[in-house]
Amino acid sequence: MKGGGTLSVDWLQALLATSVQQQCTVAVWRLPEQQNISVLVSFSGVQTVVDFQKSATLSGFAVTPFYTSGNEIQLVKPDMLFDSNFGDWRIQPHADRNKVNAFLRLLKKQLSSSTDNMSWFVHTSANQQYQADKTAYTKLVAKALGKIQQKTFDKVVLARQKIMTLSASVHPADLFSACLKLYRAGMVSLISAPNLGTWVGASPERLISRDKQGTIRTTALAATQPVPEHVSTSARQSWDNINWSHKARKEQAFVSRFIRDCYQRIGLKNLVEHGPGTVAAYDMLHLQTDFMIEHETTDYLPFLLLAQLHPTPAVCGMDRTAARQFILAEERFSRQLYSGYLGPVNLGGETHLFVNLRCMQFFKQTAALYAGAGITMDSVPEKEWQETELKMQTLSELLR
Ligand SMILES: C=C(O[C@@H]1C=C(C(=O)O)C=C[C@H]1O)C(=O)O
Repeated sequence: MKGGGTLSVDWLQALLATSVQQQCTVAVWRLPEQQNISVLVSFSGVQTVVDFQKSATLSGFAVTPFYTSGNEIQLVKPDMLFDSNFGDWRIQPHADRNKVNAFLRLLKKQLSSSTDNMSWFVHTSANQQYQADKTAYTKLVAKALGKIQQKTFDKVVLARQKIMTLSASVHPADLFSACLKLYRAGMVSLISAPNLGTWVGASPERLISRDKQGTIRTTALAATQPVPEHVSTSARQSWDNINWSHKARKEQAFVSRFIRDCYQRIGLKNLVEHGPGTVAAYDMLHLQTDFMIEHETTDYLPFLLLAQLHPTPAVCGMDRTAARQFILAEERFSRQLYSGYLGPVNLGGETHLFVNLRCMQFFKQTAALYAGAGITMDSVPEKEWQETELKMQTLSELLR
């Protein structure tokens, strides 16, 4: 089961099959630059937490979609936790012992038998997929450019869904394991829940986190270009010589300004800012500014900030209300968890929430990949299409 802090594909397959049998929710994740993998099992499913001050005392794994009607957080509360470094389940005091025992029994059975472990939760949206082709997507970008000219908004992030047929032997656990290896600097996650379906992702974008020392961090990530072909893997440390267009810098500056305003609006001083600089998310480069506040002791502060931040102009737009309206009216598919946020909340005294990007949703015989691009005044529709292709490239290759 263990081995250098990792979890085998077989074990993860058995975990998902067990969760389907017992109708419980599972979240598996690895934080950026970490080795250990965490697993959360919940028998009570996803809960909606509306009061941010109350959130400060709650713990679990957040799975908040892109679209929320207010400032609510969708949280999965743990009954059982597992850390690959320790290799043991930690059962929460409130957990139903019968359910825990049944879960562990079923998991053991799955692992020891040669029964088919190819089962995971499938969301009901499987029947409502919409795949915009290049013509449809570039037309939509052109429509957004019209709105930008009319000053309805300055920026909008337009996403699309790509449906791929799964080969018979591909399991979400295979994709999760592959992402662990490729996306060392990303937050890699695997979620499977009766009402959410099954998702795998490797997010490069930290929305908000707080560590044990009370350091709060947010990143403003935007603008995209592929890692130059001539750069060898060993030289992939410094990106100081990368050039960014005026359009890219402006696009990222929108996000930085928005984040700065969010911190200021709730009266937070001592905001330290680094960047923008170039960061790599495996085969792609982005511009990133890091924001940080140290020694912050107010427990509910990350949640107060979260209510302001989500969704940022990196995934929605500016003005946010107008951009969101356009997205909901025009994209023709439901983003669900894509461009929402996920991650551990108050687990081990820390919170790490990431924007759910570079992700895919698994259905029975297909998977949906999701990617978007930021549209501003200087956008060229064809280039924005290419950007979404690029963002989906690695995950779609892993599926082949
Ligand atoms: C919207 C996505 O990514 C976001 C948009 C980016 C951009 O417009 O260049 C870059 C990184 C992310 O903040 C996505 O990956 O789907």
